[in-house]
Amino acid sequence: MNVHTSQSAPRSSTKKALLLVASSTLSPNPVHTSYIKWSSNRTPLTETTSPELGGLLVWFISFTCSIMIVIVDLLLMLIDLTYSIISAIIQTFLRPRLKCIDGELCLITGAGGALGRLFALEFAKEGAHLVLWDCNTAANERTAELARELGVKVHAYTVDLSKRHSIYQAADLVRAEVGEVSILVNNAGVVAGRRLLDCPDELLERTLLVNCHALFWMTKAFLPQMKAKNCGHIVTVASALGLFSTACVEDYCASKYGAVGFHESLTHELLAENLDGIKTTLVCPYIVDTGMFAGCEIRKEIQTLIPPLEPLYTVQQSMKAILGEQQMICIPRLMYIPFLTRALLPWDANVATYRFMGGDKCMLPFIKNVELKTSNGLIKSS
Ligand SMILES: NC(=O)C1=CN([C@@H]2O[C@H](COP(=O)(O)OP(=O)(O)OC[C@H]3O[C@@H](n4cnc5c(N)ncnc54)[C@H](OP(=O)(O)O)[C@@H]3O)[C@@H](O)[C@H]2O)C=CC1
Ligand SMILES: CC1=C(/C=C/C(C)=C/C=C/C(C)=C/C=O)C(C)(C)CCC1
Repeated sequence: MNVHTSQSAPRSSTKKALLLVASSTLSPNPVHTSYIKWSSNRTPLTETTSPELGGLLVWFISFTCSIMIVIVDLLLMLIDLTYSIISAIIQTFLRPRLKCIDGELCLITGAGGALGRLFALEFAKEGAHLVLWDCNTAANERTAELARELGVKVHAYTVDLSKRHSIYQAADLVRAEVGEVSILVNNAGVVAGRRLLDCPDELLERTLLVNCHALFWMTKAFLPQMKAKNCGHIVTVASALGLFSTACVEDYCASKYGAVGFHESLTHELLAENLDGIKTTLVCPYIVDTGMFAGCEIRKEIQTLIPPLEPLYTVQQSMKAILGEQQMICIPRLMYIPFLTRALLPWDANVATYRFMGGDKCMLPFIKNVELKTSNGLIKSS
């Protein structure tokens, strides 16, 4: 990202300079009056040549200039593009330089959950002070206790991320009681775990509110302070199911595709505003063994090749990406393949690979699991 920004600055200034020359001296566009000024100090073209010929000459020079600008811009873009690809390849094999976050204030949502707790402990190990948000007070407090044992300051808040006012209220409280958040980890997530037609509307809505809408409110609450200092980091924990989809998790896929789109648009906005001190990282893991998708499985033989991820491994890989200021990470890297084939192959070809790998019905045992737990009263029906 850094590389891109530093490369694009000279490119745009070259373009601006060339454009200025072209428009101020040569442009036949009546809006650009500078050509008239230029010609009034010299012998006007129209005095020595016929008006038609003069106009044609001006048009020709202006056209040639525009073409030259496009060619120069294209070459500069190709240099940018090649540089980005080469540096991405090099970074894949080399250990990236990790930033120091000692003493920074990091807010983690869903901190009472499996990945949220591990994120909290990893950030604490790096010396970051923590603000932990979760709707599950007991689980959140437990994470806070564990993190305090690592010697950092921890503040735990009970927040319902499905409610906008709950987010804004808690954000005001954090600013007043703790200070300015410089790292935001949007980790909390839910899934309905029911077939669309069997699922209460509120449960479907909740997935969108927690996994997607909350990202708007969290960013609106904490980005202004980051912008004021041009410094900060926003992490979006999305999912591989935000890059490609499967059956029977419509709510989850819609929310995670939304999260991916949100992250990308926000990243473009920060770059467009030259706020390159604010970093963003998108985390897209495959199934993680946390219980959230208990039962979800693909074809046995393929499952041995791509087993569910260990929660600690998932968080450690994510931390490397965050501290290395990487813009996106798929865990494992193999997940880039279905992401690419989704876009490149015809729909039916994707369906065939899904069927072969058991990706088409992988959620059915998970949904059965949720049904069983619901009927046994282990989880609430809505
Ligand atoms: N597990 C997996 O296979 C994968 C998970 N992910 C993503 O990783 C993230 C973490 O997942 P994981 O740790 O497995 O999930 P968990 O269910 O273990 O943790 C999620 C946490 O978020 C809390 N939470 C749920 N709803 C709200 C709410 N409205 N307000 C505040 N907190 C809430 C949960 O509380 P409570 O326990 O009370 O519900 C829980 O503590 C999620 O975004 C998930 O989508 C991505 C890829 C794979
Ligand atoms: C669809 C599909 C696959 C299975 C993906 C699965 C099972 C993803 C589960 C992700 C989860 C649970 C994410 C949670 O956030 C394969 C076999 C990789 C490749 C073929 C297409």
